[in-house]
Amino acid sequence: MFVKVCGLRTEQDVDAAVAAGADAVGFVFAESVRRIDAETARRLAARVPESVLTVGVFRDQPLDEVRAAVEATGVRAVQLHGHEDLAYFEAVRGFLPPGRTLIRAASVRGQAPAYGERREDVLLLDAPVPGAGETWDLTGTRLPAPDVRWLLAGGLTPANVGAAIRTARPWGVDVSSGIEASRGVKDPELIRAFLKAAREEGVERG
Ligand SMILES: O=C(O)c1ccccc1N[C@@H]1O[C@H](COP(=O)(O)O)[C@@H](O)[C@H]1O
Repeated sequence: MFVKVCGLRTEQDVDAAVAAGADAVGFVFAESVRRIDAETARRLAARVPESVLTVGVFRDQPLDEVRAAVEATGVRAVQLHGHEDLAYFEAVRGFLPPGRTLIRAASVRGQAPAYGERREDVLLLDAPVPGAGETWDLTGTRLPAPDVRWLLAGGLTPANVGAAIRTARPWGVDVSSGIEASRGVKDPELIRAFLKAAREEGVERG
Protein backbone atom coordinates (compact mmCIF):
# COMPACT_ATOMS: atom_id res chain seq x y z
CA MET A 1 0.00 0.00 0.00
CA PHE A 2 1.57 3.25 -1.24
CA VAL A 3 0.89 6.12 1.18
CA LYS A 4 1.19 9.79 0.24
CA VAL A 5 1.01 12.44 2.94
CA CYS A 6 0.13 15.83 1.49
CA GLY A 7 0.11 19.51 2.37
CA LEU A 8 3.34 19.54 4.40
CA ARG A 9 4.52 23.01 5.37
CA THR A 10 7.19 22.65 8.04
CA GLU A 11 10.33 20.66 8.82
CA GLN A 12 8.46 18.92 11.65
CA ASP A 13 5.76 17.81 9.19
CA VAL A 14 8.34 16.35 6.82
CA ASP A 15 10.31 14.61 9.55
CA ALA A 16 7.14 13.09 11.04
CA ALA A 17 5.96 11.80 7.64
CA VAL A 18 9.35 10.31 6.75
CA ALA A 19 9.79 8.72 10.20
CA ALA A 20 6.29 7.23 9.99
CA GLY A 21 7.21 5.57 6.68
CA ALA A 22 5.38 7.65 4.07
CA ASP A 23 6.15 6.67 0.46
CA ALA A 24 5.49 10.20 -0.82
CA VAL A 25 5.19 13.69 0.61
CA GLY A 26 3.24 16.47 -1.09
CA PHE A 27 3.90 20.21 -1.24
CA VAL A 28 0.96 22.36 -2.37
CA PHE A 29 1.71 25.15 -4.87
CA ALA A 30 -1.98 25.62 -5.70
CA GLU A 31 -4.22 28.20 -4.04
CA SER A 32 -4.76 26.74 -0.56
CA VAL A 33 -4.29 27.30 3.14
CA ARG A 34 -1.47 24.75 2.70
CA ARG A 35 0.27 26.59 -0.09
CA ILE A 36 4.01 27.12 0.34
CA ASP A 37 6.48 29.05 -1.79
CA ALA A 38 9.19 27.47 -3.89
CA GLU A 39 11.99 28.36 -1.49
CA THR A 40 10.21 26.67 1.44
CA ALA A 41 9.47 23.63 -0.71
CA ARG A 42 13.10 23.43 -1.84
CA ARG A 43 14.27 23.51 1.78
CA LEU A 44 11.73 20.86 2.85
CA ALA A 45 12.41 18.61 -0.15
CA ALA A 46 16.11 18.64 0.69
CA ARG A 47 15.29 16.85 3.98
CA VAL A 48 13.50 14.00 2.24
CA PRO A 49 15.47 10.80 1.55
CA GLU A 50 15.75 9.52 -2.05
CA SER A 51 13.47 6.61 -1.22
CA VAL A 52 10.53 8.95 -0.58
CA LEU A 53 8.85 10.63 -3.55
CA THR A 54 8.50 14.43 -3.36
CA VAL A 55 5.34 15.68 -5.10
CA GLY A 56 4.40 19.21 -6.18
CA VAL A 57 0.63 19.78 -6.27
CA PHE A 58 -0.78 22.24 -8.85
CA ARG A 59 -4.28 23.21 -9.94
CA ASP A 60 -5.03 24.97 -13.22
CA GLN A 61 -1.87 27.09 -13.05
CA PRO A 62 0.11 28.56 -15.92
CA LEU A 63 2.62 26.07 -17.31
CA ASP A 64 5.48 28.47 -16.62
CA GLU A 65 4.62 28.40 -12.92
CA VAL A 66 4.72 24.59 -12.83
CA ARG A 67 8.00 24.49 -14.69
CA ALA A 68 9.60 27.14 -12.45
CA ALA A 69 8.49 25.32 -9.27
CA VAL A 70 9.80 21.97 -10.52
CA GLU A 71 13.14 23.51 -11.44
CA ALA A 72 13.48 25.48 -8.20
CA THR A 73 12.53 22.67 -5.83
CA GLY A 74 13.59 19.46 -7.59
CA VAL A 75 10.29 17.72 -6.75
CA ARG A 76 10.26 14.31 -8.41
CA ALA A 77 6.56 14.18 -9.18
CA VAL A 78 3.93 16.62 -10.42
CA GLN A 79 0.29 16.23 -9.36
CA LEU A 80 -2.14 18.11 -11.60
CA HIS A 81 -5.31 18.56 -9.59
CA GLY A 82 -7.53 20.71 -11.78
CA HIS A 83 -9.04 20.66 -15.24
CA GLU A 84 -5.78 20.26 -17.18
CA ASP A 85 -6.30 18.68 -20.60
CA LEU A 86 -4.14 16.19 -22.51
CA ALA A 87 -2.15 18.97 -24.22
CA TYR A 88 -1.29 20.46 -20.83
CA PHE A 89 -0.20 17.06 -19.51
CA GLU A 90 1.97 16.54 -22.58
CA ALA A 91 3.56 19.95 -22.11
CA VAL A 92 4.43 19.13 -18.49
CA ARG A 93 5.78 15.74 -19.56
CA GLY A 94 7.89 17.59 -22.11
CA PHE A 95 9.82 19.60 -19.52
CA LEU A 96 9.90 17.02 -16.70
CA PRO A 97 13.31 15.38 -16.48
CA PRO A 98 13.25 11.64 -17.36
CA GLY A 99 12.10 9.32 -14.61
CA ARG A 100 9.82 11.86 -12.91
CA THR A 101 6.23 10.93 -12.13
CA LEU A 102 3.10 12.60 -13.49
CA ILE A 103 -0.06 12.24 -11.40
CA ARG A 104 -3.53 13.05 -12.68
CA ALA A 105 -5.86 13.97 -9.83
CA ALA A 106 -9.54 13.93 -10.74
CA SER A 107 -12.55 14.94 -8.70
CA VAL A 108 -15.11 12.22 -8.99
CA ARG A 109 -18.63 13.35 -9.75
CA GLY A 110 -20.46 10.30 -10.97
CA GLN A 111 -18.12 8.24 -13.13
CA ALA A 112 -14.39 8.13 -12.43
CA PRO A 113 -12.11 8.75 -15.43
CA ALA A 114 -10.22 5.77 -16.78
CA TYR A 115 -6.53 5.36 -16.06
CA GLY A 116 -4.25 6.64 -18.82
CA GLU A 117 -6.52 9.19 -20.54
CA ARG A 118 -3.94 11.91 -19.81
CA ARG A 119 -0.98 9.51 -20.24
CA GLU A 120 -0.36 9.88 -16.53
CA ASP A 121 1.78 7.50 -14.50
CA VAL A 122 -0.58 7.51 -11.53
CA LEU A 123 -4.30 8.32 -11.36
CA LEU A 124 -5.64 9.91 -8.18
CA LEU A 125 -9.37 9.86 -7.48
CA ASP A 126 -10.56 12.51 -5.05
CA ALA A 127 -13.68 14.17 -3.68
CA PRO A 128 -15.21 17.11 -5.64
CA VAL A 129 -13.40 19.73 -3.53
CA PRO A 130 -9.69 18.91 -3.14
CA GLY A 131 -8.16 19.25 0.27
CA ALA A 132 -11.50 19.83 2.01
CA GLY A 133 -11.49 16.62 4.02
CA GLU A 134 -14.73 15.46 2.44
CA THR A 135 -15.41 11.83 1.73
CA TRP A 136 -17.18 10.79 -1.47
CA ASP A 137 -19.51 7.96 -2.31
CA LEU A 138 -17.58 5.04 -3.74
CA THR A 139 -20.66 2.92 -4.28
CA GLY A 140 -21.79 2.89 -7.87
CA THR A 141 -18.47 4.27 -9.12
CA ARG A 142 -16.51 2.05 -11.44
CA LEU A 143 -13.04 2.14 -9.88
CA PRO A 144 -9.78 1.16 -11.62
CA ALA A 145 -8.62 -2.45 -11.36
CA PRO A 146 -6.37 -3.32 -8.39
CA ASP A 147 -3.32 -3.75 -10.67
CA VAL A 148 -3.56 -0.13 -11.87
CA ARG A 149 -1.45 2.51 -10.12
CA TRP A 150 -4.23 4.61 -8.60
CA LEU A 151 -4.56 6.53 -5.35
CA LEU A 152 -7.69 7.02 -3.32
CA ALA A 153 -8.10 10.42 -1.60
CA GLY A 154 -10.84 12.53 -0.06
CA GLY A 155 -11.63 12.72 3.63
CA LEU A 156 -9.42 9.82 4.66
CA THR A 157 -8.50 9.63 8.36
CA PRO A 158 -6.74 7.12 10.62
CA ALA A 159 -10.20 5.88 11.59
CA ASN A 160 -11.67 5.31 8.13
CA VAL A 161 -8.67 4.48 5.91
CA GLY A 162 -8.83 0.73 6.66
CA ALA A 163 -12.44 0.42 5.60
CA ALA A 164 -11.80 2.61 2.54
CA ILE A 165 -8.95 0.33 1.42
CA ARG A 166 -11.12 -2.76 1.93
CA THR A 167 -13.92 -1.26 -0.15
CA ALA A 168 -12.01 0.42 -2.98
CA ARG A 169 -8.86 -1.77 -3.16
CA PRO A 170 -6.65 1.09 -4.39
CA TRP A 171 -2.94 0.80 -5.15
CA GLY A 172 -2.37 3.60 -2.62
CA VAL A 173 -3.94 6.32 -0.52
CA ASP A 174 -3.40 10.07 -0.15
CA VAL A 175 -4.32 12.23 2.85
CA SER A 176 -4.17 15.82 4.00
CA SER A 177 -7.05 17.09 6.22
CA GLY A 178 -7.36 13.84 8.16
CA ILE A 179 -3.90 14.22 9.69
CA GLU A 180 -4.37 17.80 10.86
CA ALA A 181 -4.97 19.21 14.35
CA SER A 182 -6.57 22.26 12.76
CA ARG A 183 -6.95 23.36 9.13
CA GLY A 184 -3.51 23.40 7.52
CA VAL A 185 -1.66 22.34 10.68
CA LYS A 186 -0.35 18.79 10.65
CA ASP A 187 -0.35 16.59 13.75
CA PRO A 188 2.59 14.14 13.98
CA GLU A 189 0.54 11.71 16.06
CA LEU A 190 -2.21 11.59 13.43
CA ILE A 191 0.42 11.11 10.70
CA ARG A 192 1.77 8.08 12.57
CA ALA A 193 -1.72 6.72 13.23
CA PHE A 194 -2.67 7.09 9.57
CA LEU A 195 0.43 5.26 8.32
CA LYS A 196 -0.13 2.47 10.86
CA ALA A 197 -3.78 2.01 9.89
CA ALA A 198 -3.08 2.07 6.14
CA ARG A 199 -0.15 -0.35 6.43
CA GLU A 200 -2.07 -2.79 8.62
CA GLU A 201 -4.89 -2.90 6.11
CA GLY A 202 -2.45 -3.22 3.20
CA VAL A 203 -0.80 -6.22 4.88
CA GLU A 204 -4.17 -7.83 5.72
CA ARG A 205 -5.12 -7.46 2.07
CA GLY A 206 -1.87 -9.11 0.97
O1 LIG B 1 -4.68 20.26 0.13
C1 LIG B 1 -5.05 21.21 -0.55
O2 LIG B 1 -5.34 22.27 -0.03
C2 LIG B 1 -5.15 21.06 -2.03
C3 LIG B 1 -5.34 22.19 -2.79
C4 LIG B 1 -5.44 22.10 -4.17
C5 LIG B 1 -5.35 20.89 -4.80
C6 LIG B 1 -5.18 19.73 -4.04
C7 LIG B 1 -5.08 19.80 -2.67
N1 LIG B 1 -4.91 18.67 -1.89
C8 LIG B 1 -5.19 17.34 -2.31
O3 LIG B 1 -6.45 16.94 -1.79
C9 LIG B 1 -6.43 15.54 -1.51
C10 LIG B 1 -6.66 15.21 -0.05
O4 LIG B 1 -7.62 15.92 0.51
P1 LIG B 1 -8.18 15.65 1.98
O5 LIG B 1 -7.42 14.51 2.61
O6 LIG B 1 -9.61 15.32 1.76
O7 LIG B 1 -7.95 16.92 2.68
C11 LIG B 1 -5.03 15.08 -1.81
O8 LIG B 1 -4.99 14.50 -3.10
C12 LIG B 1 -4.22 16.32 -1.76
O9 LIG B 1 -3.09 16.21 -2.58
